[in-house]
Amino acid sequence: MKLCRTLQNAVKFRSAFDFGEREVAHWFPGHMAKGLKQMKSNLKNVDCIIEIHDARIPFSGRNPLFQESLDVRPHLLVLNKVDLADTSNKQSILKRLERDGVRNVVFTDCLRQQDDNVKKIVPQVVELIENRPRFHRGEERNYCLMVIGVPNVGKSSFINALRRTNLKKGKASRVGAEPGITKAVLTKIQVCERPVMHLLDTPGVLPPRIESVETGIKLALCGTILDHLVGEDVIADYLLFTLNRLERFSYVEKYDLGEPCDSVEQVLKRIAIKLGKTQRVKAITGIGNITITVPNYTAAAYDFIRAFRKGELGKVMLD
Ligand SMILES: Nc1nc2c(ncn2[C@@H]2O[C@H](COP(=O)(O)OP(=O)(O)OP(=O)(O)O)[C@@H](O)[C@H]2O)c(=O)[nH]1
Repeated sequence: MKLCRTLQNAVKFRSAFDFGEREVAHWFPGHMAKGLKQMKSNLKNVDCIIEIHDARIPFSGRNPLFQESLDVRPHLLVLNKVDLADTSNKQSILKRLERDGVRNVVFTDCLRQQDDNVKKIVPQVVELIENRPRFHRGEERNYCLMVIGVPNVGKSSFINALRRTNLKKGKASRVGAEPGITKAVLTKIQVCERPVMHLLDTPGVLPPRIESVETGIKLALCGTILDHLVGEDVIADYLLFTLNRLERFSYVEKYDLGEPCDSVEQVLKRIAIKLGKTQRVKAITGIGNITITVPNYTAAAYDFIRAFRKGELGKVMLD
């Protein structure tokens, strides 16, 4: 990495990303409005809202429509996938969230067998509920929580982690690598025996309007929007731009690039060659037809993005 740092001085990186004329409107599937409606109609039975979001984007892409429900119930923000996030600036993240009115925040890694922060969730939630009036649920001794969040942030994994930790039970919620796995109506799942605590699992709901194209691409990079809706090429390019901006140069070594590079075409070409993701195509030339081997850029982009999502390109903070 030292070598990369020295070489990096010689490479001129882009100072800003060109988003072009991109439109985010069509990145958001229609079934999401229905999900939100269902959630609202179930709110009266809920004592606390647990909002899960990706720790790599603590400020971007949270659904402002959730705010409405958050006002009337205690709220805990779970920043999940902390194993993929650079949280060296945790204090400033917490301060900024507090300025935005978010006071209760927990960082989790729900894939870890034993995550200390997951263990603290039940006591923390009980305290939050006990410190607020429960209105019409004053007599109710059981607790009911609603888990909300944009797609693919780990809502189902969170529920499974709570069950594993508190009930020593296995999976109740389906987990998927693609956004939009939880599409069914709200499911009530027990996560604790003492006190009796249930969770309502909800489908991931994206904001109806996104503040900027950049936020949309960050959400896509985190796997929240289906890749093909945004385009693997632009996600890969934004990823490269981000890795260079953050000086995360492990991609150089991983793909034998020799030095950091700001051209996504060059990087993808290298990845395609290294991983054998090439295609043979016929070309018509002045001297007859020949077959040439060309890089499969889309397959290479997909690999680059997947490596990032698995944490193979280092921990990052996208906000
Ligand atoms: N690295 C890492 N991956 C996680 C973590 N939690 C969940 N995942 C992965 O993220 C992906 C999505 O997880 P889910 O639990 O299905 O997410 P969801 O929010 O229920 O998804 P939807 O049903 O689409 O709304 C899966 O591939 C999980 O394995 C985590 O803490 N760390």
